[in-house]
Amino acid sequence: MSSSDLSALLSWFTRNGASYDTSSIGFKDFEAKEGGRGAVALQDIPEEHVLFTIPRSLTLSTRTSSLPNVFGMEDWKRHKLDEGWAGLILCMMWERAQGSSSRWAEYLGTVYYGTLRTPTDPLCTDTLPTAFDTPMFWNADDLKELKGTSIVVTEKLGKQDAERDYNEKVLPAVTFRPEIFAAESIPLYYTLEQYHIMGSRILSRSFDVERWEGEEDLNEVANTSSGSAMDVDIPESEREGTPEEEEEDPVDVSMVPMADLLNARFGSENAKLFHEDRELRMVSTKPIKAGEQIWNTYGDLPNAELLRRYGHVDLLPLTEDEVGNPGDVVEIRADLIVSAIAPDGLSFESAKERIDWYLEEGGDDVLVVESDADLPQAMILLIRLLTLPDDEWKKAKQKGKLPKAKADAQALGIASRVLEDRLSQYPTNIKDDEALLTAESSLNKRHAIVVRLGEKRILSTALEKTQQLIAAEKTSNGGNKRKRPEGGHEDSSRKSRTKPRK
Ligand SMILES: C[S@@+](CC[C@H](N)C(=O)[O-])C[C@H]1O[C@@H](n2cnc3c(N)ncnc32)[C@H](O)[C@@H]1O
Repeated sequence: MSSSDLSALLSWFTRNGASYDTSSIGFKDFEAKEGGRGAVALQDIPEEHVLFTIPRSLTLSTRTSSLPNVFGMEDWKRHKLDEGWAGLILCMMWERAQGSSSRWAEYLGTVYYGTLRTPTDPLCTDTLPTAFDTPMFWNADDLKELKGTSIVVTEKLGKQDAERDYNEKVLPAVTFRPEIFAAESIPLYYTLEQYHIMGSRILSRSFDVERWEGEEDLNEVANTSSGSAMDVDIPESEREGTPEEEEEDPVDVSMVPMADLLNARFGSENAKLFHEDRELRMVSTKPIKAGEQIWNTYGDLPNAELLRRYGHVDLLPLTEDEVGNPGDVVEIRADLIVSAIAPDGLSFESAKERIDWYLEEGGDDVLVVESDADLPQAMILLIRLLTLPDDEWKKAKQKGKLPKAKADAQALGIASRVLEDRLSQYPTNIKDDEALLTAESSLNKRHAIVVRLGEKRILSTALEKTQQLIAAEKTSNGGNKRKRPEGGHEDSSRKSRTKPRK
């Protein structure tokens, strides 16, 4: 995709009530590591300058597309198209199939200077991508490289869920109404491949768009999707509502032409999308110098999330000789904690009962170690809960009180095993990865190495810090007076475990 292909889109944009400050914002091809095509400041831009505005009618969502009404709201809901992204994906496929009569023809790449295109036309890449670097599209060999990363460990790829939605919601809806979805158009516009393409466009480019005050509810579709792709500012005052209003999700996952041309980089945001009554406005949040890129970040996400949603990673200097993403985190599943305690005599039944209660009390089944590599309080709490003697556990449950997250020697010892176990989920160690990174030329594999290296560095630092805490704990308890024989104490059952990888 090149910035020179944007003229058709820009002329469609202004013809349809949108506007942009042609003296301040332009588009150019930056280096691939800076996001490729993106927006550039054509002159010095002051803070709070409106770069462009988009009428709400030009955003593409289940509330602006007429498909839900044409289909009939009752049937729409019966096919569960009001849940998740399936409805919006179907709207995008249908709008694409409408050819030049769709309001978004130029945006969806259907029409290029009056010429109609089919979805397989290689030219239809001037605005929205048809190919992605996200793991959703990787082959099995590349996917193996992600083993151990938060993407795989917490099963976030979502390919099977997407295929299930396609087979259980979209295909039945399409075949149910042949007068809307002509049989001959199905192999062209409504295939699983097109479904994945549209889904990935939403994942990497959509915004959560706040519903307008007093706006007519076009299709009455409550969009329950979560995980906005891009950064949008919803003023505090607009978030308030009566408890009944709050029950309904107040945002629509929406495609926002032009706004989705801005790239993102950790800590670099200088523009943000603001809501006005009838339009969205992209406004500078800092002074931007002529020639600088205009960034709209996605919430400074860790590399695992950037790769999963957008197909890229952020690499910034972390120390003198390390680059990485300062927003990286590591996710640890609660069941890893259960298995780390099991050798100390925790029964499956007892663990299950305690975990069920912990989840009922609002505990999370995934624990997050942040980039500061401190042990998460939730991990200590869970360890303490799982190691409570039976009588204390019964009392805690009766009182409805979770134990305090006190990092005592036992909790620290178990936490240290959990970190070792988590590190052993990756097939390579830090040194391997550092060497592989300099030799690897495939983009997917490089991205996978960057993700797992960032996570392993956090885990390794967390392990070091935990071991220092254990040593300090021993000193303060006089535990250092007698040297413990090697393999003694609670680690005896773990002698054969993988050594921490550095
Ligand atoms: C919202 S779009 C931005 C516009 C996009 N560059 C284009 O040409 O249409 C998001 C996509 O841009 C690319 N991108 C954005 N920021 C990036 C960055 N810092 N490094 C590499 N690629 C980036 C990724 O492919 C991502 O999925």
